[in-house]
Amino acid sequence: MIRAEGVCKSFDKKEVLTDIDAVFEPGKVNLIIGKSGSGKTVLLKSLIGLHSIDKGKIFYNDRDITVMNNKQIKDIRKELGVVFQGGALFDSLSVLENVKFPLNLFSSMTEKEKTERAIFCLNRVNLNNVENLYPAEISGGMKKRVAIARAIVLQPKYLFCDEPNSGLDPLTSIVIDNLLSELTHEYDMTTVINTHDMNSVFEIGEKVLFIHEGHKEWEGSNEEIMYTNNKALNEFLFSSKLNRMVREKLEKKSEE
Ligand SMILES: Nc1ncnc2c1ncn2[C@@H]1O[C@H](COP(=O)(O)OP(=O)(O)OP(=O)(O)O)[C@@H](O)[C@H]1O
Repeated sequence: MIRAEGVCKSFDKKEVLTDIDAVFEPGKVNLIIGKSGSGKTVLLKSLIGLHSIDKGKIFYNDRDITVMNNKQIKDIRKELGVVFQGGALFDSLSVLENVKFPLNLFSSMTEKEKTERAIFCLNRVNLNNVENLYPAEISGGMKKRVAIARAIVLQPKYLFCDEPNSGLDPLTSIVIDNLLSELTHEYDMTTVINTHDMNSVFEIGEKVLFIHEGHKEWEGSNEEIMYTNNKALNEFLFSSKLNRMVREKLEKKSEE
């Protein structure tokens, strides 16, 4: 379990996160949602220790990463898999070398073992025979899968994804969402995903945290979200005509 307590973060005296308390549940897909600029990426980066926070605590079970030294942070990083916004693959490395990268940094495996593990992870995300290609030679959806394969290569306990669906068509987005959900349950990871994709909320959001203007406005499950009375959340969720229609249909059904 990951627990944020009273997390505050400012840049140049502008507060971007205000007093965030949140629990990210083990073995579940936890989503952080909110408008562009609401603070989702800053929160995610704070959770993984890429931003130092001004106030508050961040616990991984009983370990507070805000008081850790560099060596302790490095140790905990071995337990984290991260899919950065856009995938962040190394363009000059092949798909195989990209996936092997964390193994080179953190494992004592032989070259043969690293290659086998990387190919196993590529196959797990349904990528076969692409290991010798370069990122420029594969599609956006495939790049996301390579980034996911790289994130799981060290068998992490915690998986973080920043906008994994950005730039993907709706069908490919659903495939990526389902893959992340399957991996979460298969490997019993605590998964935290930043998104403003409403499909993801309804498809895979077991726990949802809504950030509004830097503070926690709402949290709950994706079933509860359909019936929320929270004004800011409603404006965010049901800004599209399609989502409003779905909600109206569901309301009618529950009245029948
Ligand atoms: N390194 C930084 N220096 C200064 N300000 C920053 C920095 N990183 C983020 N911010 C500011 O923090 C606020 C929240 O940004 P953040 O990237 O977390 O938003 P977001 O919710 O992830 O948005 P999006 O959905 O568009 O990615 C924004 O006002 C942004 O300009």
